[in-house]
Amino acid sequence: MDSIRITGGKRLEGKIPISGAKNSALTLLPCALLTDEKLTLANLPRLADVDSFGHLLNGLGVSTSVAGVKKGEVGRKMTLQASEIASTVAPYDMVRKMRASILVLGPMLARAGESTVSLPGGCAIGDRPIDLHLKALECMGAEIEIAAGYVKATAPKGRLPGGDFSFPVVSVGATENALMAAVLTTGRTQLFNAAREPEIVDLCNLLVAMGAKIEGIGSSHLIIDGVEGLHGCEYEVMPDRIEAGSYACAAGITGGSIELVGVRPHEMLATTNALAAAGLAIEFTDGGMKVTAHQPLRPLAISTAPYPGFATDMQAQIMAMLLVAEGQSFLEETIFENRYMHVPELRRMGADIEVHGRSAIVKGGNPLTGAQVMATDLRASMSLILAGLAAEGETEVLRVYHLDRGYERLEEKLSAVGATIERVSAG
Ligand SMILES: CC(=O)N[C@H]1[C@@H](OP(=O)(O)OP(=O)(O)OC[C@H]2O[C@@H](n3ccc(=O)[nH]c3=O)[C@H](O)[C@@H]2O)O[C@H](CO)[C@@H](O)[C@@H]1O
Ligand SMILES: C=C(OP(=O)(O)O)C(=O)O
Repeated sequence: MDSIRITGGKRLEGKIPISGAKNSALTLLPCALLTDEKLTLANLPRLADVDSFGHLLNGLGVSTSVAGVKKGEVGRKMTLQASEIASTVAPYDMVRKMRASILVLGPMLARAGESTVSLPGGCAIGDRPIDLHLKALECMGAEIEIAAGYVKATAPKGRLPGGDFSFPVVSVGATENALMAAVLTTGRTQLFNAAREPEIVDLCNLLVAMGAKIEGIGSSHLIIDGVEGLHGCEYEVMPDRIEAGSYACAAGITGGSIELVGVRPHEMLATTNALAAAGLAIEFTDGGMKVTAHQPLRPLAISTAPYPGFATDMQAQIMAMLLVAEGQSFLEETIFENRYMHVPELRRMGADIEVHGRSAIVKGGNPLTGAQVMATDLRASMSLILAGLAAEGETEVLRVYHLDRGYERLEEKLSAVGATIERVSAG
């Protein structure tokens, strides 16, 4: 297995191009199932999860082709076409590799009248049930059966009638599945307390470009009037606000200055507010946003929350950055019950962090020293990369496949701003 080796202590300075958003790509790709026409997605990030999603869709009968990227263009352009749905089953082998596979449930049900998807189960950051995905589909008229580790959803009359659902807890994935099922119903669906993440807005914008009727985009009350059919289109994936926030933390932890090119600052205000409160200077530029750190940083008190709150996907990275703040920071993780798996590894690098249930106290200022470390999930891995950038000596981050799920060309982007970082191939 590959690892990443970093020699810490370099101040980072320069520009980092921000890739297309993983979490947007993973909900735009299954939209190909909603039409027999061609869907072309531009600015797709080169990530393991995007490749896995392509393979999952291929197994369902969707053809995919990737166009060569022209000079100066970033991201990939993929054309997908589901002329027919060849299989309505998403097998365990695909779903276990990538939880987001559950996002084929709603669109496949809408298009084919049935959909069978392996239950994803828990993962390193928590239990992650899918009860709300299923309840929302049931309220729209689906019949749900669970057997042998699979969930089967059926539209008894071929197409769902639609219906209203109020989410008791904000869920990004359940909102996405419900939206993708609702656009082809015979009636009206209203979703209350829907997730408002920018990736949901991106999904709505794509669906509207394909001919869907959605009102309330960007709010927690979505009204969807089903249409007879959707058509193909070309659409560009939004920039990755979590990747951008992660590199902003790299500027913070190294006392550096990085311009995040292509980012949309208004989609990551909770992050930029936190960075500014920690003492980083934020400057909006023609290309995106420049963050400059003047150490020592100030400590913070942050609680994760659904959008527009502080993203849980930024918690591990901001924690790493706060290791160089002067004083105690308080973090509270309200979304996932087990999202502090990076803490024991950060401690092995000299960090002083206490965890009490869902809260963590980060005592900044302890010198960090390089070590061999291993993480169990994507953002935890990034927090170790960040700590490695600031640590004295060499850090080796193992299990790079987690990072490859969500950070495109990580070593290349960090080297370009002055980091000493390399991928060590296991051969
Ligand atoms: C591919 C993708 O976009 N992943 C993101 C998505 O994950 P994902 O869509 O899985 O996360 P959710 O928003 O659904 O989860 C939020 C909370 O709701 C709970 N819940 C969710 C569904 C359900 O049926 N029942 C239930 O109880 C979860 O356990 C969690 O506590 O949003 C998360 C929260 O912003 C991010 O961390 C992930 O990066
Ligand atoms: C938790 C994440 O992703 P996923 O939902 O794909 O596991 C993440 O992007 O931090």
